[in-house]
Amino acid sequence: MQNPAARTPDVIAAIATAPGRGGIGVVRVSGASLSEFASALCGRTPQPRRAMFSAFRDAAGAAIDEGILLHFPAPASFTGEDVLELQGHGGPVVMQMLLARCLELGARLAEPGEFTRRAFLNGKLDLAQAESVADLIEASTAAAARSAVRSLSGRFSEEIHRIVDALVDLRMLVEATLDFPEEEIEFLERARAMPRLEDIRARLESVLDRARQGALLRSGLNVVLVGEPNVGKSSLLNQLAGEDRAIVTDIAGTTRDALRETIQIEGIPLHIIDTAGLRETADTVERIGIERTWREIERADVILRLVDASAAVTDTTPESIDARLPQGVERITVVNKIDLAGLAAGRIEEPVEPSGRICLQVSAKRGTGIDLVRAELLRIAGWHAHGEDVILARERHLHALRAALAHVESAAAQSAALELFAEELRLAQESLGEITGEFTADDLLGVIFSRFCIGK
Ligand SMILES: Nc1nc2c(c(=O)[nH]1)N(C=O)[C@@H](CNc1ccc(C(=O)N[C@@H](CCC(=O)O)C(=O)O)cc1)CN2
Ligand SMILES: Nc1nc2c(ncn2[C@@H]2O[C@H](COP(=O)(O)OP(=O)(O)OP(=O)(O)O)[C@@H](O)[C@H]2O)c(=O)[nH]1
Ligand SMILES: [Mg+2]
Repeated sequence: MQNPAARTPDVIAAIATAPGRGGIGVVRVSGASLSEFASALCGRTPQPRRAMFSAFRDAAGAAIDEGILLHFPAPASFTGEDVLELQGHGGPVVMQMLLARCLELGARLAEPGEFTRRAFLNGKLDLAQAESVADLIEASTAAAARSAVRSLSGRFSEEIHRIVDALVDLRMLVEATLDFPEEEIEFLERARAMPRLEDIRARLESVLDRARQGALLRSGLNVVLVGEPNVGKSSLLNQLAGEDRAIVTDIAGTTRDALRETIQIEGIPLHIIDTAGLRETADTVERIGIERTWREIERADVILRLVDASAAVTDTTPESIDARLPQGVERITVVNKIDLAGLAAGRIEEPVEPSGRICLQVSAKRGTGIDLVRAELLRIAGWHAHGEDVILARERHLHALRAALAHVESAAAQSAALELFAEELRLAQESLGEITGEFTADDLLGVIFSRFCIGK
C-alpha cells in the first residue's frame, strides 16, 4: 500500500525517549533525504548506519550538545524513509533544544504514532505488528510484553495469512466449479471442500480462543471490593497487594475514596478496587465516597462481596445491597473474619439462589484463605494458559476474528448454494484482511495511531 504522501514525505521530528531526565535522550528525525540535514547539524556527513560521535550545533555554530549521530538511509530504516537519530544527553532542556534545532532545519513536529504509521504505509510492518509496538510499550506484565513481541515479529500476522491463503484456495476451487453447475456436488466432494472448510473453521476458532486470552492479558479485569463498613475490604486489598496500601482501622467508614491497586496473577493484570463501605450516612464526605463505590461497581468485571462472619447485625441489611448489585457481573461472596467466628478457610458452593455462586471463607487479617481468592479470580478470568501461543489481541482483532468465523460458519450452512458459499468465503477473507491492514479505512488508521505516544 503506497501512500502518495509517502513518496515525497515531509520531515518529522520528535523526542523518542520518555519525558524527564535520563542518561541518554534520543531525538528522531524521518523524511526524505537527510544527508544535508545531518551536515548542517554536525558539520560533516555521517556514514550510513555508523555511529558518529559529534557536536550537535545551532545555527550560529555553537554546540547544543555532543552525542552520537546515526543515519539510516532509506529504505533500510524503521520508517522506510531516511532516518536520523540524535542520541544526546537525556535532560529535558537539552532535548527540547535539539528538537527546536531540528524544527529550525525544516522538520515539523511528529504526530503521535507518526513514525510507526509511516513504517506501516511503507510496508515495513503490517497493521497488527504496528499495533503490537504500542502494546509492547504499554504492557503491564512480562507475559503481556512477551506476547506483544511475538506479534511484533509477525507470528500473529503469519497465522492470519495462512488462514487467508486457505480461504483463497477454497474460493478458487468453488469459483471454478460455478462454471460447471451440473458437476458441482461431485466436484466439491472430490476436492474435499467441506473438510477443508472445517479445517479453516477450527483454525479460526483456535486463533480466537488464544486472542481472547491475550485480550485478558492486555487489559486485565476490574475487581471491586464491596460491602458494609468494617467488613475488611481494605484488609483484603492489602493482603492481595502484599503490602499495606489502604488504611485499616476498626472505625467504620475508614475508606472514603476508591483506591485502585493493580496486582498480577499468573501474568494477568487485576485492578483491585477498594471502596467506601456501603451504609446510610449523614456524613457528606462519606456519602460522596459511597456514590463513588456505586460508580466503581458499574465498571466491575468481578465483584468481591465481603461479609463479616462475626457480625450478628450490620448497619445495612445485606439484602438491600445485594439487590442493587448488577446482575450478569461475576460475583464472589467472601465471608471474612472466620478467625472470630471459629470457621475454617474454604470454598463452598452456595446452596441458595442464584445457584452456583461461590462463597469463600477467609481471614483478611490473618491471611488465611487468600490463595482461594486468587484461584477464584483466575478461574473467573477464564484463564487457561496457552503459554507461548497467547495472542495479545485488541478488541478490533477479536471483532474481525468473530466476523470471519461467522462467515465461515454460514458458508458451511450454504453448501448447496455455491454462489452464496463463495460469497461468505470472500467476506471471511475481507474480515481477516482488516487485522493486518489490507482492508482498512484511513479514519481507522487515524484512530489507531493517534493513541501511540509522541516519538513512536
Ligand atoms: N536507537 C533505536 N533503538 C530502537 C529503535 C529505534 O528506532 N532506534 N526502535 C524503533 O522502534 C526499535 C527497534 N526497531 C527497529 C526496526 C527496524 C530498524 C531498521 O533499521 N530496519 C531496516 C534495516 C533492517 C536490518 O538491517 O536488518 C529495515 O527494515 O530495512 C531499526 C530499528 C527499538 N530500538
Ligand atoms: N479478627 C479479624 N479482624 C479483621 C479481619 N479483617 C479485618 N479485620 C479488622 O476489621 C476492621 C476493619 O477492617 P477494614 O479492612 O478497615 O474494613 P473495611 O471494610 O475496609 O472498612 P471501611 O473502610 O470502613 O468500609 C479492622 O480493625 C481490621 O483489622 C479478619 O479477618 N479477622
Ligand atoms: Mg476500608
